[in-house]
Amino acid sequence: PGWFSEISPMWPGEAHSLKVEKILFQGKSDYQNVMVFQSSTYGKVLVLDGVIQLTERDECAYQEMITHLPLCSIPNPKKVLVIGGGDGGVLREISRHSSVEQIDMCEIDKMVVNVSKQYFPDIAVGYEDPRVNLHIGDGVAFLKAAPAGSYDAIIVDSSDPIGPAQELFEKPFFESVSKALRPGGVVCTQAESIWLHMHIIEHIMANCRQIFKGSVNYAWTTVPTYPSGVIGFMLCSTEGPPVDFKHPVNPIDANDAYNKSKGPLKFYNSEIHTAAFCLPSFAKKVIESK
Ligand SMILES: NCCCN[C@H]1CC[C@H](NCCCN)CC1
Repeated sequence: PGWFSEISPMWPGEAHSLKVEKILFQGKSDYQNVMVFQSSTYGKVLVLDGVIQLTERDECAYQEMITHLPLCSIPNPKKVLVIGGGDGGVLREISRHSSVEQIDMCEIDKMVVNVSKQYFPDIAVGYEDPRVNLHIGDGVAFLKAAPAGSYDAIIVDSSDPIGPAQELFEKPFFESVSKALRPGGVVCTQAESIWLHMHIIEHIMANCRQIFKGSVNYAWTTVPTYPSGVIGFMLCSTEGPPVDFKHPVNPIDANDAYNKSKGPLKFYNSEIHTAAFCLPSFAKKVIESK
């Protein structure tokens, strides 16, 4: 009864609101406030420190794009690491790739994992995959400890720079990601909104161009319940076999057996993969010059 408004200093002067039917969970973990509510028109909603993380209605756009943009860009992903992503949605999407043999995940907040399993079973289904190894801890420390060249792909499914995920947007973290990737390995990170955060994106691009000697690209998608209705991704590859992010070499077949167990892809396809890298001029000017 009433409305939830997503008010934050990260997007001053604006706030997306959702009509609330019922609050289902409220708690405080060691890291953040955790809330789940039933909305009137977007299904259940997960909120961390007052920021919408996902809704049942549109999470497919974010989870499918952040996962398949990197994994469909390399021929045979085997070892994948997820930093963050405690809701399990990225795991659900990775498990559609039959070439993958090992999925490591490092999520700092156990409460997010437990709450997702309880209230979002169709998202937390990702945890049921036997290839998943869950580590509860700080992704920065996990990557520092990872042997060089451990992974074909790393997905950084983080919240925003204000809060526990702050370090995941800084240079030392990107350096540890680069070291943990094999030559020609790929990383995909949550990279904010071109409408709200061009300066953050500019700063991340500059850092990534210094660190990742393969290619550095920015892609974006539409997520109605994120502020400004869009969210972006930084896609980088390390020096080695060249990666052409804009043309998927490893297309995902929406009909193969793996996909049936996870339900169909609702958002991602090879055309939208390529289109995701097309940018409006104001963003292109900044991103492609950095
Ligand atoms: N697996 C879903 C995790 C969601 N990650 C983030 C949650 C916060 C959201 N703020 C958007 C801020 C404006 N760009 C970005 C995605």
